[in-house]
Amino acid sequence: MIINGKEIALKIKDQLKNDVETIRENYSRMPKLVVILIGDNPASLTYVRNKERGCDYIGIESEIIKHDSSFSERQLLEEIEILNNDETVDGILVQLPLPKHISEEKVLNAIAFDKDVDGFHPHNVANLFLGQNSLVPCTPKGMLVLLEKINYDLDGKEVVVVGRSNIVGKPVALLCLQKNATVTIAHSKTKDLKKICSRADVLITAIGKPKFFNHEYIKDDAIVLDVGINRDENNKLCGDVDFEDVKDKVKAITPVPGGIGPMTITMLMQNTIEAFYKRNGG
Ligand SMILES: Nc1nc2c(c(=O)[nH]1)N[C@@H](CN(C=O)c1ccc(C(=O)N[C@@H](CCC(=O)O)C(=O)O)cc1)CN2
Ligand SMILES: [Mg+2]
Repeated sequence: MIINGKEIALKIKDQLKNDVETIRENYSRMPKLVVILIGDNPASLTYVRNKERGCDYIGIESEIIKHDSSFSERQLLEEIEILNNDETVDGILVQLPLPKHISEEKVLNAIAFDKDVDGFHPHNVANLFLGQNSLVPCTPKGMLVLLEKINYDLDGKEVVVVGRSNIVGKPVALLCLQKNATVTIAHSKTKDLKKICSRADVLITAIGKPKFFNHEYIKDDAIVLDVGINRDENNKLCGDVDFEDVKDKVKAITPVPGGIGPMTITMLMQNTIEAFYKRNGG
């Protein structure tokens, strides 16, 4: 089975549209997301545009703030402070990656945790770690929702996550653990990766290497969630998994494009609505 993330994301967006309609009827203002983009990374520009489109579709107010790459760290921190104090703003997102002269850590720590719709602030990270209610990073959250939509129960399953980033690998591992999976986090220093991956009921790949994982890494009837977004030898988008080589072997797999990616944007919309309700006592 190919997991159609685009279609599932669209269905969820339609539900969120209804939620926003209810907000319109009951509140004096609408949820609002502010996205800050520094520099002109073409991929980031696309993602930010898609976030704006997602907001328009659902009925969330959005503001995209663009600065050229000379914008300083201090200016950015001041801008975030203003947005933190702006009562009409529910979600603040700084698009990553940032230019080298700006500290990602300082910037993410500066965002008010209750407006941190990316779930990257230490307060939200700690809550996720402790299994307490928090704003959860969008890509990991999207993966868990996809598993739910295909009625896959993680209880007692063996999950292998390849990649240990703060925005994907670590949080998705914690979410799977919360669902009673047995979780392994593998990474670039892991020995015998093939052997470890081959025992996974659910393999999550987030290493950014085009078509790295072929059938030798994958158990029959595994579920494969491919987070990689790469270009292949023909400059075509592809994941970390060699899709053609494994698709007949697996129980289910997310394609690239059209798998995890569209869920990331939809979960951002969901987090913005969640932040709105939390901030308005809903
Ligand atoms: N502040 C953040 N920065 C970044 C995040 C994030 O969650 N928060 N994640 C990524 C980029 N990202 C969203 O920001 C993102 C990446 C990819 C997709 C997506 O829909 N991809 C498509 C294919 C890509 C394409 O067409 O070019 C797909 O998989 O179908 C959405 C969002 C890093 N930065
Ligand atoms: Mg993400």
